[in-house]
Amino acid sequence: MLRWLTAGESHGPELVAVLEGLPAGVPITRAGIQADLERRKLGYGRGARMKFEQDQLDFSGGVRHGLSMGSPIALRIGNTEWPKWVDVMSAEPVDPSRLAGARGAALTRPRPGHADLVGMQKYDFDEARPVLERASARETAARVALGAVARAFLGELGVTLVSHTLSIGPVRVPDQSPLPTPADVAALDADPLRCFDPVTSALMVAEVDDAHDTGDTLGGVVEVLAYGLPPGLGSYAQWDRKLDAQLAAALMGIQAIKGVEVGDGFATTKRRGSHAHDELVADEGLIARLSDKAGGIEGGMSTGTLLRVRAGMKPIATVPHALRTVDVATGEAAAAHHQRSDVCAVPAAGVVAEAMVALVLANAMLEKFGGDSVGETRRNLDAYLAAIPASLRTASESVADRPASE
Ligand SMILES: Cc1cc2nc3c(=O)[nH]c(=O)nc-3n(C[C@H](O)[C@H](O)[C@H](O)COP(=O)(O)O)c2cc1C
Ligand SMILES: C=C(O[C@@H]1CC(C(=O)O)=C[C@@H](OP(=O)(O)O)[C@H]1O)C(=O)O
Repeated sequence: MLRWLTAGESHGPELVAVLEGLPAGVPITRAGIQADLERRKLGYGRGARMKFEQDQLDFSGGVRHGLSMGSPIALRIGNTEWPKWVDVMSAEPVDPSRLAGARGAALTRPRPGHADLVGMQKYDFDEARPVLERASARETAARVALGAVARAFLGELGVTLVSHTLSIGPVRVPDQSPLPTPADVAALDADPLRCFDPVTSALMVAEVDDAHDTGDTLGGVVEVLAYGLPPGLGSYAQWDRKLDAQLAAALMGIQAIKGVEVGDGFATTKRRGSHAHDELVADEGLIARLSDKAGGIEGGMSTGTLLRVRAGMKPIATVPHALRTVDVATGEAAAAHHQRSDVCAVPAAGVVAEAMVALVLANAMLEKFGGDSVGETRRNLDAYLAAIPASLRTASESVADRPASE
């Protein structure tokens, strides 16, 4: 079983992350993880911080000569601006005179939609600084680093992940648009919104510009696809062993994600049963699914076809055209505090969603196939696939997904 934890504040010295339970022999390089951290910083509409943040990565343990050792993987990601925040975020008590500037000012005007107000109530703070420091999505850099490690493990088992943006505010990719494949990752990363449809992407850019110009913010929907999964990850036997339940929890655990769909999700609820499910047909000695509506999960288990999950992100809470709030220092009506923030972070959320899906799938692989070395996991996976009786073998692609020429 995989376990992972992150720690660290947005303006502290660094983020730290630990991943325990990964087999030995997984190829892991600093450059490989750093590349995913770079992808997370991209995306049209992000704020000033992403322009200078270096996300400087270092390993503290678990990797030797480019391979995992089977011991816990520990890593650190520096916060580039730390020298400016040393006093405000000092672990040691500091003289209040050193907090005189704007950075040290008490944040007493909580932002609606952020963690500020409830965090103050819950942890007994009289201002929001200690709340937002950890609530901040800065923490997602640590999860993306762990996700890159999980992705490297999945790669050894033939599984590849892709994410893309389906909508920004009201601008949506047309229904029935082609899905990106692993071959399209570079093109997706080069698109300003990580959108697979260039026409829609241009409309999304215009939407972000308009939100920016009017002092507003945007949310949207991202989709994660996993190619190459075997059937049978997860289980119907208990609620928390269901793969879809684990994926939903992992995606909802990303800051600002407010909805998750598996496959066609809510659209399926509007269909009759005769049009809602993926029918089975005999197909050259295999059983094939005619369509992909379920998103590659039935009964809490992967079907062995394309996994497809979506996450819906609410608009950024730090609205430049500040929302109404109450100054908790005076009890008076006030405008919510605003320093700097993203206008739209949906493309970044897609990269984070990929990381969370990678961690869940890596864990599910280990639960089913075990292994202390990646070679052992691979052998166990191959033996399982070889042992599925010929009468039960399924095609890895639905008939709907096949190129027209076939
Ligand atoms: C990649 C990413 C970047 C984000 N950037 C901001 C931001 O700049 N300003 C902001 O107010 N919220 C931002 N958020 C969302 C907040 O972190 C989130 O709304 C807040 O922690 C409250 O949690 P909740 O929305 O899940 O209730 C971002 C989220 C993600 C995933
Ligand atoms: C730091 C990151 O995102 C931050 C997420 C965030 C929030 O409230 O969630 C607020 C902003 O923080 P800051 O005021 O320091 O710029 C974003 O930049 C990051 O993604 O690495």
